[in-house]
Amino acid sequence: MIHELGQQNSILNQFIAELRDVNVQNDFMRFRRNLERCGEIFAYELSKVLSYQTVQVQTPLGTADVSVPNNNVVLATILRAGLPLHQGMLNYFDKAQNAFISAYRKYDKDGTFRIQFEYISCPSIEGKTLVLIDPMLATGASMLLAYKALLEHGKPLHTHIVAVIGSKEGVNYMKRNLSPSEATIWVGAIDDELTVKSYIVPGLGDAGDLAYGKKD
Ligand SMILES: O=P(O)(O)OC[C@H]1O[C@H](OP(=O)(O)OP(=O)(O)O)[C@H](O)[C@@H]1O
Ligand SMILES: O=c1cc[nH]c(=O)[nH]1
Ligand SMILES: [Mg+2]
Repeated sequence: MIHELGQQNSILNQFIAELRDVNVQNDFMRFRRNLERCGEIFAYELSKVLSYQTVQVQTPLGTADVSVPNNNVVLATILRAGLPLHQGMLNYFDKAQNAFISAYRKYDKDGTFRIQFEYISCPSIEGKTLVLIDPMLATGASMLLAYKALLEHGKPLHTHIVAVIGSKEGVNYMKRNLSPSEATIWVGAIDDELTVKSYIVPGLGDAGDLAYGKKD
């Protein structure tokens, strides 16, 4: 199952437009805040498919029956670029547990790269709702590697993959490797192409560098 949220008109598309725009994206603080705002919208949309229970809330004047989500949510993020998007989702899923994965593209001299995995900090995800967050789904290699590392910490009830921009290739890669009963994919937009260096076109450039500055 895949939800491409940008297909519907909403304010999300304004935030994605600003993330992509070369005349706006150089403002680091705005870039991070726009990722965070996207995270808030993804959290709101995703909340609609969680399971709910009715609770009674005591007000000063009586008792209200309110239907609230009752899932145990674990928000998992791939460093670095995932951090602002993660924070946006955590603003709404404020009771969620959190996992962090260090995985980045390590380039060789010939321009080829492999995904370097170094660190994971993760609670048990057994029977929980896992949300795996990264703004960019290019080849899908980082996302799948992170997902496999997370599975060492239990079998989730269901996994939600969240990316602001996916490529066709990356989305298809995830679909090939994860069944619909296992995972739901949420993306803001799906772009057609990858460059020879596997950057998404038109994409937005390097999300980690735009959020936190260029690496050495
Ligand atoms: O789908 P893939 O082909 O694996 O590419 C996507 C990955 O690339 C980016 O991270 P990057 O390696 O640039 O690390 P950074 O966030 O530290 O910049 C992005 O945030 C994803 O994690
Ligand atoms: O287009 C891309 C691909 C990978 N990582 C990014 O930050 N951007
Ligand atoms: Mg990067």
